[in-house]
Amino acid sequence: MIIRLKNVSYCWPGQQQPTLNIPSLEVEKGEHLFLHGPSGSGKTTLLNLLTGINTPQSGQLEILETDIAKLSESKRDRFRADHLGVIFQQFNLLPYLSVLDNVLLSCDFSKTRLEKAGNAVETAKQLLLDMEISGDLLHSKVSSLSMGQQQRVAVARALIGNPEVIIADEPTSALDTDNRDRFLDLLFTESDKHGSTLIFVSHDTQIQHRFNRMVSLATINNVDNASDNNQINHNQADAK
Ligand SMILES: Nc1ncnc2c1ncn2[C@@H]1O[C@H](COP(=O)(O)OP(=O)(O)OP(=O)(O)O)[C@@H](O)[C@H]1O
Repeated sequence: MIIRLKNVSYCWPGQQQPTLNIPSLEVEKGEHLFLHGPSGSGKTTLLNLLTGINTPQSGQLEILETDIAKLSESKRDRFRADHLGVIFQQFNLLPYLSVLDNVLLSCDFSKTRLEKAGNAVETAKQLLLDMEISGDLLHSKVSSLSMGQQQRVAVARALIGNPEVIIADEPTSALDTDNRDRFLDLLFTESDKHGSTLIFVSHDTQIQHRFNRMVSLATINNVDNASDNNQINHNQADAK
């Protein structure tokens, strides 16, 4: 099992109720998991726990058999750089760097990924080519690229050095249907090539059939998000 959560609870500072209370979630090696749920249900919060940006107040969260909450902050940063490829909602590319340098950043932060990438510059170029970013764009500032192109650069950066887990937060939200489908083809091909596990958060239920498994956060998360609705129903019942 690549990812294992047991009784994981997370409460944002200042909140009365936990945002997440997940009795169990397990993800196998090589799985492509589609994670969905209404806005505000805690998808990004869960990704923050998986990437070690935040740590749960209780429960166990293991990635690659490592309980990342037990690592010091610097070890957690290292673990993330070595083993996780993250595609953020806003890509988090460095606008003043070139396309190529943005992809190489993952190897600058991790010796493990630098070694796995082999000749990192050639690997980055090949990945960008696979992502249909043409050679003449390699040295352009990344901010001069279109949204769709930047999204694909962010994927190349996440994939270089074959991290075991790829985590993507709404990566297709800015793409039209054709670009979205092509983007998914490339992402699946590249992650399958290296047996990477993919956790993909999206609202777009039109693409869920392309994944091995679909998980609704509302179903696995044991918090009472519906309390406001219950209150309304209750009040309506009282009024009758
Ligand atoms: N930085 C924060 N500080 C305090 N509370 C937060 C913070 N980020 C999120 N929350 C709380 O966690 C809840 C879940 O937010 P989250 O962003 O995880 O939901 P989501 O399912 O990813 O939503 P969306 O689909 O709109 O991106 C929010 O309703 C909010 O109450």
